[in-house]
Amino acid sequence: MSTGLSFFTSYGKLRIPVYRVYAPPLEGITPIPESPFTGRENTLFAYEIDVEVLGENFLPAYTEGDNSHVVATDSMKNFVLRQALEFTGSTIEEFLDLLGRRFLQTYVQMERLRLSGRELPFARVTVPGKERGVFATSRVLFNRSHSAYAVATLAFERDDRGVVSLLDHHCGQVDMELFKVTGSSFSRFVRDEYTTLQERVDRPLFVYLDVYWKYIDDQAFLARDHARYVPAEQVRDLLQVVFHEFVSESIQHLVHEMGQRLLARFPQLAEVSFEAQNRTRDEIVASTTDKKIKVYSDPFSAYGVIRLTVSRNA
Ligand SMILES: O=c1[nH]c(=O)c2[nH]c(=O)[nH]c2[nH]1
Repeated sequence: MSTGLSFFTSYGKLRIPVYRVYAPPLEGITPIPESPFTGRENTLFAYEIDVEVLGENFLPAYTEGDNSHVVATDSMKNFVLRQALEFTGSTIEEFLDLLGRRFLQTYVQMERLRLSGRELPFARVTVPGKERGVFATSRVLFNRSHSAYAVATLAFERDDRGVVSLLDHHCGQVDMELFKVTGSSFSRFVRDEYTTLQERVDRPLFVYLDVYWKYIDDQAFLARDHARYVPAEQVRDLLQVVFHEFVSESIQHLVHEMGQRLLARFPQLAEVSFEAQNRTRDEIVASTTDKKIKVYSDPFSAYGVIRLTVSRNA
């Protein structure tokens, strides 16, 4: 029966917390000059996983209340947790790849799937080492840190022959909050009757920053040797180095410089994109004896947003 309506549906389970202890360590990472990161032990591999099932097969559940094809989202949660025990990889992308393939192999009624992972960052706690006065990091105790975290999204489909393929992906590092006290400017912008902002040749630049990347070839992030894998830690460190070194004319200028450096450093990437929020604080008072000593406070609550996508030409 044609109703003259069309539907798009998706359903799934969001934020499934997975705490896998003693996952295989991440090794084989190619070092870069901007970062000391060359791997991680994965003693605590902690992520929140989103499962979203797409496709037409579930429409009768909406239109007729027919659940005969519906995989309960509670079962999806259990499926993810059981797979985490069997997981033999060491990155979130590898875990999502395992989940995507196993879900579509197990449930014929699922046609397409989108899976996302959100890192729950934990840092090793510092404890006294064997020698007096020397400190080391605990191998068993971790402190949950509410800092920047890695994300990844992979989408899969099963074709008519039952072959599962990866349709799309993106990886990212989000919620960075970087404050540079000197060495950024914003001047020579349009001045008209609406302009109240002062020209600032040296401002304290505070940005909230999300960065996302896509690879040219899926094998660069799924190959077990990890030689072409781009760890979020290296991306974070590289962006911090660019911000540290580069005297920008604006956030637009800064994210462009970050994009150039990322694509130069990682030839395996096809595209990088940024979303930066301008969280620069307002200057309230400055010392009369030492000009560099100042106090800042929160600005007007609206904030500027700057987006940039940099893609390689084919
Ligand atoms: O880096 C900036 N870019 C802008 O476009 C802008 N606009 C503004 O008010 N401050 C800033 N800073």
